[in-house]
Amino acid sequence: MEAKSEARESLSSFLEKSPKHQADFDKILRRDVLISPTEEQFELILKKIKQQLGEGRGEIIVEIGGSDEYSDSGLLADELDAAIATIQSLATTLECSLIKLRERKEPRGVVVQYLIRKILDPTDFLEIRVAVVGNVDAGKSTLLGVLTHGELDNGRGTARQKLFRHKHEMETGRTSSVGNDILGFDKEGQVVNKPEHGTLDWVKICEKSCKIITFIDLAGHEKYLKTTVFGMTGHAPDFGMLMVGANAGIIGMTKEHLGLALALSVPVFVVVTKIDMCPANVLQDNLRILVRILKSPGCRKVPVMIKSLDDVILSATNFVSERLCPIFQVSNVSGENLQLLKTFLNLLTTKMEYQENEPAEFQIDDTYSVPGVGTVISGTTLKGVIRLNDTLMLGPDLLGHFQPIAVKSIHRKRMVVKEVRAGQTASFALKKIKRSQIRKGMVMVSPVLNPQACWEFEGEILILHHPTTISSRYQAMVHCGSIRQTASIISMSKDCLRTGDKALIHFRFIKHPEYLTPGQRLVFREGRTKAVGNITRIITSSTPTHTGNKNKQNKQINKYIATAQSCN
Ligand SMILES: Nc1nc2c(ncn2[C@@H]2O[C@H](COP(=O)(O)OP(=O)(O)OP(=O)(O)O)[C@@H](O)[C@H]2O)c(=O)[nH]1
Repeated sequence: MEAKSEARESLSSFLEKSPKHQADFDKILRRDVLISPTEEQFELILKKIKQQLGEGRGEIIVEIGGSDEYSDSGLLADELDAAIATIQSLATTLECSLIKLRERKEPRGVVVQYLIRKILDPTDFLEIRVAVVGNVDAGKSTLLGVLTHGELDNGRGTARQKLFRHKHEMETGRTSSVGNDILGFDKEGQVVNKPEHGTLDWVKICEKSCKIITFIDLAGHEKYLKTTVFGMTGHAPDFGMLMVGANAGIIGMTKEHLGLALALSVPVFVVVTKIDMCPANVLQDNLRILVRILKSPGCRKVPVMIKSLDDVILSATNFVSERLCPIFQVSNVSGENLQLLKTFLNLLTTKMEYQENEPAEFQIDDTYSVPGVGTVISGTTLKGVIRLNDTLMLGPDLLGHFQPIAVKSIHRKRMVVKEVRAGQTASFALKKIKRSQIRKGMVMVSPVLNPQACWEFEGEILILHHPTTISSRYQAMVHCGSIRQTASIISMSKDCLRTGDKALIHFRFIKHPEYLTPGQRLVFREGRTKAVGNITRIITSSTPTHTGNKNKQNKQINKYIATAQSCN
């Protein structure tokens, strides 16, 4: 009880202190305007909603009936009918669906919140990527099984089994990306996943969905931390879902995963599972520790316990702020609070800004060799639009070269499409190229960018942790987008660096050049050493000064040339 009131207090005080991100908009939608707008007002509201829909990537939450003066807030019954008719008409004009989220009584009358969601072509859907992190045994596979297959668990792994069986089938599929599960929502916000004989048909889910949540499984054992870091940088998640077992609490990799999400500025929400089997005092103790960690100076989060639909809507609407951290307490066995989590997922909108009007950029995070199709690559479209038969520049290869390549077919979540836009993941079938010629970390970009590979770059780096001091010639793994390669420090703006230090560092890759762009986020890590930062400058003119094993590099390059020649 205490924890609940404390959480509520922190949410309301947080919302009061933070600038209301919809302030301007609320003024336009103030109490009276929607009741009988003039033509001019209608057009203005229409324009404003359209603009907000663009920023919210196709959906926004609006409130009608509110007023600056609390005592004057709320609509009377007939006013409400008129305002609903106006908002419905606005939604129809903009080809959007209108979903009522909640209604509340205010002194004068009723205030209602709606979700306005763009109705897309059956082959299109909004896409949100959620990275699932947390320690082993936190109930991650079970939760994903329950969410995506719609059946509760028995506490002994039945839901997890469904997911595994499905995954096994997925892995033999055409353009599967291992470790991904999808949850589709229709225009009414209802889950569309309907397993047939235990299997999910992704194409059907895509066709019926207005919005798809892709879960990227990254949780797990310490030995897979490299994969977790790769997933967090390479799969461009919009959000992180941190899983915590109610009885185990914050153990093992939980803090490490939370730290990684923080370092990469990925907003996090927490799901505490197994509340059905956890004694109340243990749950309270573990929640207290969780809240303490989230509020600590290292995290600076505002934890919010989600107990009602109101909490869900308030936190989803304000989740654009990285500081808010909603906490769900669920049971995969009894189903308690799972509906709140589903509603929250349905309302999530990304804060990332994707530029569709810029030249195309696609980062490759996996490659496949599909019988009858050939080489298939998967990844994320970071900028622009990529259409069928477009010719893009693929590279850099081990020599730093890019080659033109035509896109022969495009899949989104295994559905055949004609184009993909910034922010969307996709797979492409490529012609006349062997899988061995492509590696994770390569890109496909528009020829107008005239892409250049670089051996060296400069980054502004913050050392999160290092047991002693870092100096020049230190080597560690650089994770940047889907790039994962060891780089060594050539020079630094300080002589040596300790935990907490910030510096401008000049790096050089040790194996081959990569394609980087200024502003990209990077993680630099090795063992217990962790650093994060941004790329500030690309140094393209430099030729490599090999520091690694020269023979090995030459062998790799020769092998690459031989493969390339055998393909031509
Ligand atoms: N009683 C109860 N058991 C649960 C709940 N969630 C998961 N379990 C059980 O906990 C066990 C571990 O769950 P998993 O889903 O395998 O945990 P995980 O985090 O995916 O573990 P890894 O896949 O090894 O990383 C299974 O036997 C589940 O049946 C829950 O909410 N209540």
